Amino acid sequence: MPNSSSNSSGSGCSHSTVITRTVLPLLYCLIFLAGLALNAVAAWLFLHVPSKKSFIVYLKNIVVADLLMSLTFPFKILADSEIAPPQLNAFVCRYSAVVFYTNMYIGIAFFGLIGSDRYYKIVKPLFASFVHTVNWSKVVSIIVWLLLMAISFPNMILTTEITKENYSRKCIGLKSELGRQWHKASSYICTGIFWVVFLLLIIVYTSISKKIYSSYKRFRRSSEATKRKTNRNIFSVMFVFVVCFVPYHLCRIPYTLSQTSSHFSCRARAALFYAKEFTLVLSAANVCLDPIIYFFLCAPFREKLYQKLQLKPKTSSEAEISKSKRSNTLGESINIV
Ligand SMILES: Nc1ncnc2c1ncn2[C@@H]1O[C@H](COP(=O)(O)OP(=O)(O)O)[C@@H](O)[C@H]1O
Repeated sequence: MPNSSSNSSGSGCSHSTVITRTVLPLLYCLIFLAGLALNAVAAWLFLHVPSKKSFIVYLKNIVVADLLMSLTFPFKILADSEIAPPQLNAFVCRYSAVVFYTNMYIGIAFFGLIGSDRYYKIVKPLFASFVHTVNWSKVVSIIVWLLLMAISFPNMILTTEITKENYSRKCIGLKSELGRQWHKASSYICTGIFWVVFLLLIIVYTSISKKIYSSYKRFRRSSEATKRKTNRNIFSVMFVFVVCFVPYHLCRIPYTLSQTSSHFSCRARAALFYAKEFTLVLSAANVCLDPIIYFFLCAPFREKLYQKLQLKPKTSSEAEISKSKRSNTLGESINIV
């Protein structure tokens, strides 16, 4: 059980248990192996997919972010399982955890961009302008990386209170006063980014599915297979968001408050710590689910995979989608919503 002794800053309130030392590291091991393999394959396939459309540029950025995020897992595994010397905790707090969070929010931001790209292409095609050019999406991608790196970087450089006696498991104890303030601000900003993107995706995908249904009805081209595919594609993005990210973001603000305020008992701190650690595993599992989204949402990706596996798209609905993809934007939307 967690150690319940605590001082006002909570630094004496240790939460190291068999769960944090074995269960969580084991889960991260599984996610690391699966995530690295799936994303390495996805990256290799995307190398063969030309960046002809904005959403492909955005998907490629998500693959890079997921790969970088996966590479931070071994450090967390070694530090949490207490296999490595305690100095590794300081490295995790200062560098690898920050890289983890930065890439998580980069991925989230790109899902938001894909949603709005699809919205303007399908629901407001007359608005289509330079916003949809590949060059513009490359500029936006660079801005997203720079912006999130700017938010996160101070969390690295302000983790300055690392001493021999202070290889604390809790990262907040390794920060300067300004570092604590920045940690709080960056947590709030990133949580805000998540909820804005989540809300945006709900609005965008509701509009897209309405538009697709009404258009197919109007042109009498509706088929059960098409509706199923549209539902599945929208559902897969929202499913990933709800399962992977919503739980973590529900407890991030209270957890950050427990890190930075002295008004929490050790028990409350421990409860919020476990809630944050378990929900963070779900967020980490996102690196395994994203490749499934690429498969569902990106027809060129799927075609490349079939080609490499020397398989032919087997269902008639696949052929139907390919046909409609060539003929109109709505067809495209079925594949990539
Ligand atoms: N949204 C974020 N963006 C960038 N860095 C973050 C974010 N949230 C936390 N961090 C940084 O990641 C490290 C680990 O944070 P956290 O998980 O809150 O600590 P702990 O492991 O002690 O619970 C800290 O250096 C923190 O400042």
